Amino acid sequence: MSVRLSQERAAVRVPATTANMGPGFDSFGMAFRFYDEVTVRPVVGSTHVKVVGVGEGQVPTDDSNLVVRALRAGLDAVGAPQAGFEMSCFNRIPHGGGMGSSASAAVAGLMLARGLISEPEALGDELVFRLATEFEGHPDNVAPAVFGGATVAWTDMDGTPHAAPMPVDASLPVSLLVPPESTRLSTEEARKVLPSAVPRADALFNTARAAVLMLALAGRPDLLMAGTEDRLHQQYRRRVLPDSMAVMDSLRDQGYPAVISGAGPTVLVLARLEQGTRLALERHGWSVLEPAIDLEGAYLS
Ligand SMILES: Nc1ncnc2c1ncn2[C@@H]1O[C@H](COP(=O)(O)OP(=O)(O)O)[C@@H](O)[C@H]1O
Ligand SMILES: N[C@@H](CCOP(=O)(O)O)C(=O)O
Repeated sequence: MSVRLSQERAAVRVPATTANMGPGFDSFGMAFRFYDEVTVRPVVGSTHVKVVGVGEGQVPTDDSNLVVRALRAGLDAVGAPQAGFEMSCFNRIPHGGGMGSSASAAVAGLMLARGLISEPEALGDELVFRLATEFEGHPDNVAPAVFGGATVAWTDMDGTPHAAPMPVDASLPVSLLVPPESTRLSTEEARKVLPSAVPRADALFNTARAAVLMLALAGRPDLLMAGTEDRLHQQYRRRVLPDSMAVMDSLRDQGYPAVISGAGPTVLVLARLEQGTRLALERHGWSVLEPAIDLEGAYLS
């Protein structure tokens, strides 16, 4: 039986995510209760996207919009027919901020495809994870956006992405320090500064630290400082993230487990900041978010 567009409307909320978390470069990720929300209706005629919040007046409002492209890819993947779409996006996740906006946008589109079709089980979480990764390229952000919680993602030699949940103490306090908009940096730019090979000692350093972070997240907060040390990406990114690296260094000197979130420039701290520290950042134009950890992942309502 062929898959039809059977619903008049679908609505999804997709969490912001962090990736890397220090030593888990391109593999560790975590989702936050801080969401983009999108609704869609199939229509006769051309596509129109209304964007409110982040990206308003900036991202495309036609078929070239990332969420619409992902929605169409989802429909194609299950052999469902295409249509025009009236889409409404309420966006909170900063673009180019290191909080996985593009992964969340791809996941939103694919989940909306699931929400519109007659056989939603044809577009299960595993397929959404794989298609969104093909679309966006970063399974470390896509995995927590789809599954929620903390995740580890990896890729087979043939390119097939996989993900599994990591145990996480959901009461772990989180602060996301988002610098002023002028410092936003695309992930593409932040990857250009990475070397193609690293010293063996640094690879060993990160292997142990990533394992330590896994223990820390599962309920050993005493291991968070050691578990958030990294030698594979953050130092190389210093020249494109000077302000974020300075904030990260200063916080680590004060005993906070601070890392660059994703490819930056947002700084992730696995703790709450003291008020004076927080106010000093806000005076310099930074926003401090304190979201809880999301355990559900993308959610169709
Ligand atoms: N909700 C969205 N709707 C449309 N496009 C989006 C959305 N979120 C992200 N994008 C696109 O992805 C780009 C940011 O992706 P990227 O450089 O990977 O940064 P991030 O760290 O935020 O994922 C934006 O400039 C925009 O083109
Ligand atoms: N592992 C990637 C993560 C990119 O995350 P984003 O939120 O900045 O898109 C990297 O470090 O490049």
